[in-house]
Amino acid sequence: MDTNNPFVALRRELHKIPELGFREFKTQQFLLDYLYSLPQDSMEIKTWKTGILVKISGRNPSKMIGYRADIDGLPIIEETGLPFKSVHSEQMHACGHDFHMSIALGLIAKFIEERINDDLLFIFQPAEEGPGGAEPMLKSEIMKEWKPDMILALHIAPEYPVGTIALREGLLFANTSELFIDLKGKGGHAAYPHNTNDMVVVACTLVSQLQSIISRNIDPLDSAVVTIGKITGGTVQNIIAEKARLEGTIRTLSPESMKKVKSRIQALVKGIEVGYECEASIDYGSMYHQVYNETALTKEFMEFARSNTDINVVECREAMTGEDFGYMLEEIPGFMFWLGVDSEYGLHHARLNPNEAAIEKAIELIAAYLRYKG
Ligand SMILES: CC(=O)N[C@@H](CCC[C@H](N)C(=O)O)C(=O)O
Repeated sequence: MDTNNPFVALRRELHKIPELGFREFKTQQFLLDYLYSLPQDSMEIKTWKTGILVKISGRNPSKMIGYRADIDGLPIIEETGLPFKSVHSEQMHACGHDFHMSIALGLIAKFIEERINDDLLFIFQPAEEGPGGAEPMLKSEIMKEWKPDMILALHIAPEYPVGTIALREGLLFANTSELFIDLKGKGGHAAYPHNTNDMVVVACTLVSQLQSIISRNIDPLDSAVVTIGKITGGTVQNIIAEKARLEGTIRTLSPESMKKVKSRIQALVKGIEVGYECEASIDYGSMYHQVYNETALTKEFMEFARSNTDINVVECREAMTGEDFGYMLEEIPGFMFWLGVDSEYGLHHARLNPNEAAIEKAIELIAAYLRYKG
């Protein structure tokens, strides 16, 4: 890889300092340091919590075009062994937000030199992985003043080769809701189970029951997912657990199915309380609106990329991933697309290693489109 490419170098620096949602302090400072090192004549910079908004004034603007990059990392211990691996032992850019940011920096550097007619707004958004930065950022005073007329964003896609993008009109990403279930019963001595209500047994039973929602309550043609990613409970091997906690996420292709899944979870949890004489509480954490690509702009972008660039444009299926960029697309016409980065390991994996050649490809593609649109 061309390590002389300044945006690859910036990506590597950002990769070293992943931070969780709304705690992206070093990331924000790193981005600001770079942004303030650029000529300032056409650029205005504002911060919002740990995020940043950068407006580049056009020569003769009739609209403002937005590009959004998310900036947070994940609580994953990196296992890539890369020389520029995370210096934060328990956090990693395992969802490509380091790519998303460096691509935005590349576009900013380009368009402060080569100004187009329209205004450009670059949004460095915190907390995409949770609890969600897009919705409150959109409601902020800054974004009331600087509200783009159209907006785009990308997400890295390990399964596609470099030089390929994938998208579709309409639904691209699912509706999501986090899921936290706390169980409380009666603990005790491991040798006297009859005197207790074992929350480890209850948690295991509930995890199995939750799987029946997808197989028996949701129309097979209307996909949904319930994933429990974490179970905690108990203290040591010979004490029956008084408490257990399930942490997971729900994904559905329609808002109606989300309601259905939640009502079934509530019923099953109630059944568990009665059946196992314990207390249970459900917290849905943060929820993300589906990512819905506006038809005309998506079509136009796909046609543009096919006719004017060497990018391979794939019309893909919808995915069960979630993205709070969906809130921005609910209010501002635009689209999101997958950017091929060809990694053997997928998103949210400790060995995700996207091909950095995709950074320059993305900068060239988006720059060409912004020149055409603006
Ligand atoms: C693109 C991507 O991987 N996004 C995340 C968004 C997570 C939202 C929330 N924390 C949840 O788990 O529901 C994803 O996991 O799809």
